[in-house]
Amino acid sequence: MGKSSHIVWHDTLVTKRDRQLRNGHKSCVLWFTGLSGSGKSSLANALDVELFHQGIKSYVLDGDNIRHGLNKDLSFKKEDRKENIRRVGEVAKLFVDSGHIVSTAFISPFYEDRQLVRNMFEQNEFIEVFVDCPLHLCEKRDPKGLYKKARLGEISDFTGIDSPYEVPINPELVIEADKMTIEKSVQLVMSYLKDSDIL
Ligand SMILES: Nc1ncnc2c1ncn2[C@@H]1O[C@H](COP(=O)(O)OS(=O)(=O)O)[C@@H](OP(=O)(O)O)[C@H]1O
Ligand SMILES: Nc1ncnc2c1ncn2[C@@H]1O[C@H](COP(=O)(O)OP(=O)(O)O)[C@@H](O)[C@H]1O
Repeated sequence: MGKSSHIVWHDTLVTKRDRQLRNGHKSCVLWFTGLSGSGKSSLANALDVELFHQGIKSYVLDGDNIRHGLNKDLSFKKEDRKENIRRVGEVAKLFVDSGHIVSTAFISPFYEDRQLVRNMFEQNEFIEVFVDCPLHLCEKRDPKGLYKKARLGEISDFTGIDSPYEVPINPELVIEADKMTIEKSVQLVMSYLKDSDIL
């Protein structure tokens, strides 16, 4: 018998739909994925500011921050990245249930892990946003000096250096982060949210 075989699911009395109706917008997860330094956090946070100013319920879950708390027991080995993404998926699902537009900024380099999260959500609730920025530019930006350390062999399993990044196959949105300003990228995501009737 599984560990959860004696645990019974409780439906909430206030439903996700009730919350969405009161908020005047739907809820969803914007799943930003891309190399370290590609611009995930900057874009997720700039979008959060825009949504906040428009009175929309939004929140950001950021890789660096979550790894300080909830996921501080996890490394960057493949299996730990999988668990990192699974947990973040579950947390994002709670935010979507609570009526929020939640933006997640995790490298989430493995296709299979992203699919696992996609499958936790209803159709149209999971919006994969590929923040596409070439490795050489991410490495040039290197805001935390981590690429330099990875090249020197001081950090192992670093994405793009000695750990793979699997490019999304059919993402809902691609942001060409080497060609576009953050402001323009925010506009693109906002247009997507309006066109898909989330806002
Ligand atoms: N080995 C290795 N590989 C990649 N990244 C590393 C590594 N070690 C530390 N860091 C820093 O951790 C941030 C990525 O954490 P994530 O939780 O987003 O990674 S993952 O989704 O589990 O792959 C990443 O932050 P971002 O630059 O915001 O992506 C790095 O600052
Ligand atoms: N569209 C962009 N154009 C130019 N620079 C950017 C853009 N997006 C992010 N940056 C810069 O790139 C660096 C990495 O951005 P960050 O959001 O921290 O990436 P990530 O969260 O993917 O690691 C930061 O110094 C940021 O100011």
